[in-house]
Amino acid sequence: MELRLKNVSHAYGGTEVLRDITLTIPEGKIVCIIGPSGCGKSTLLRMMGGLEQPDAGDILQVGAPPEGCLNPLTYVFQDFALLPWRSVEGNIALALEDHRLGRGRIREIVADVLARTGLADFAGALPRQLSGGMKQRVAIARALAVNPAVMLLDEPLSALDAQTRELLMDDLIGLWTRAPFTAVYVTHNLAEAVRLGHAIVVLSRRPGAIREMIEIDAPLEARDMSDPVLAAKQQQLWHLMRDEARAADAELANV
Ligand SMILES: Nc1ncnc2c1ncn2[C@@H]1O[C@H](COP(=O)(O)OP(=O)(O)OP(=O)(O)O)[C@@H](O)[C@H]1O
Repeated sequence: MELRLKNVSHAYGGTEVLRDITLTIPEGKIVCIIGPSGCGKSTLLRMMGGLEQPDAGDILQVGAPPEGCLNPLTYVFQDFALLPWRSVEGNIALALEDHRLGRGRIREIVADVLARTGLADFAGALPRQLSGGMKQRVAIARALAVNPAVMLLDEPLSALDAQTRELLMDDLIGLWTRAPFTAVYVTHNLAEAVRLGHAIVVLSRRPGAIREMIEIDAPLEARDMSDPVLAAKQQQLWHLMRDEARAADAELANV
């Protein structure tokens, strides 16, 4: 299934937040969205997930969701959003409990995503016993458990330290390489965008409009940050972002 956004615009009260966004999220690809603070990235993601309706334009789900999909659009948030009183497997099972699956099937799915995310030894642990990186692995496992058509990730690595971010990026690349999923990945971090994105959408400062869309052909698993081509893409993104970020910074400072 792919997502197609056609001329999406939105305002909160008198504040125009998104302007005329036309964009396709192709099946089996990761599309990163970057842009200055407050330009509407999270708003756009909420609209793609159907949590909010845009004032104007359409968001279409085209094609069938993957076989066994229990929830076509699933989020992964920066703050993990785990229930503290439920174990790792309990948190993952929660996403499955509304779907009339037998207990055996739930156990099977949970075991599968625990294995895929390297969490099998932590099934009985509580969130407070886990590092930030492990908590986010649980949130990713929970998202994968429903076999979504499109995974919507809102700055999923922002709360983590630099080394853990690297490890989680490796994990995401490994997961995608073994079983390609479709994702929209909002980030402030240009290195993450260049590492994970098949396409990178650069939004202008608010109201967020598409300033540029950059495609990166190198296969995810072959991307090495010392690669001059990737470094050049990152530099190109920074040039696009710099003026917008400066202006956005000045606007926020004046509020
Ligand atoms: N529910 C809401 N009601 C009113 N204004 C909102 C609402 N949600 C977001 N906004 C405003 O819309 C603008 C865009 O917010 P959004 O969170 O989408 O931006 P963002 O690009 O994700 O920001 P950041 O990079 O700082 O996370 C901001 O000015 C924000 O204050």
